[in-house]
Amino acid sequence: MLSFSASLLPPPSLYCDGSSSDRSIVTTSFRRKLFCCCIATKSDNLSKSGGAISKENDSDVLIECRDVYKSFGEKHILKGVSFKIRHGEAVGVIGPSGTGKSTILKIMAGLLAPDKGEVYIRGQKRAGLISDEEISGLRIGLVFQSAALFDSLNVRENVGFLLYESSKMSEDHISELVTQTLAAVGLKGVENRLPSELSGGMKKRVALARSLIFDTTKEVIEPEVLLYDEPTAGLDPIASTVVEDLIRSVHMTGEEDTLGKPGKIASYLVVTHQHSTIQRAVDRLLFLYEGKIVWQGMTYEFTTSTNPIVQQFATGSLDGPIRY
Ligand SMILES: Nc1ncnc2c1ncn2[C@@H]1O[C@H](COP(=O)(O)OP(=O)(O)OP(=O)(O)O)[C@@H](O)[C@H]1O
Repeated sequence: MLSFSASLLPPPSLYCDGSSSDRSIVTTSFRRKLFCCCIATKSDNLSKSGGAISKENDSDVLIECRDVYKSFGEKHILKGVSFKIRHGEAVGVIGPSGTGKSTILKIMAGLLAPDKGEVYIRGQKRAGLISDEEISGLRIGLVFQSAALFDSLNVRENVGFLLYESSKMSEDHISELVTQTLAAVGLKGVENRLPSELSGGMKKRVALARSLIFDTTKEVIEPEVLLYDEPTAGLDPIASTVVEDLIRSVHMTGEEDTLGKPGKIASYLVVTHQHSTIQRAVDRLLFLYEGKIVWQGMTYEFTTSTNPIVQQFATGSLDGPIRY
């Protein structure tokens, strides 16, 4: 069974090159295709040694990419990418520009099909793009780098879009929730503004608010995996900290989030270049380089790794195996 959720709001950028978008772009069928359902919980059990994962079985693996390849014309971007995301994980994807980090997120979200290799959602192979036959048991949301707001809708309508469209909540209730959620991302009094009246950083925070809002009238809040594409790029250091803490706060850790509700995100992946985000928002890192995961480890191992690729990236040195 599929449902559509705010965290994977219609990505006009994906289909319309990020240009002007409109509610009409979001067809019903597209909406139906964007989300799948809920997750059974299991505790995480990461080994602290060398970032290796010590597991007896894979029952808590939510998403697995197995030997994924993707090319765009002559550009061979992904050349056998394999990794697993387990329930409860907060994972960062790092690597030089243009190595395919956003591409792998889109493949995981089911918005782009791999040329070769498989994506498994809770152990079941996904066939091509996300579809109505999608395996139930997991909702995957993608928060786009470009914010991907509807240009013709104001901030309130953008953030509450799905609730206005599909929930039984009253308009007043939605409006109140939108205001609370905007406040949680540090935005006040912008509900009536159009996206064109916001700075780039504000747009990012509106997009984040849209990914965090959920229907409070539902008895069961469906947990999900959120994929964030450079959520702090272009933000000032303090706004970055706000966003990093928000990402942490909605993680399903049993504690209350900034809205005073338990976090509902079972696991998340963050593509980032920012050191603060690496240090503050994630526990484990995947390093993507030349089409493959060349290193993975815990965040605390990143700066002490002896891997020359990681060392060069961590220090920003011009000397090393990474060439521009
Ligand atoms: N739809 C597409 N058509 C053609 N080329 C594409 C497409 N999407 C991505 N690419 C190319 O694939 C490469 C990887 O892009 P991607 O955005 O995944 O990299 P990235 O690692 O996220 O980069 P950055 O860190 O700079 O955001 C780039 O060379 C990009 O131009």
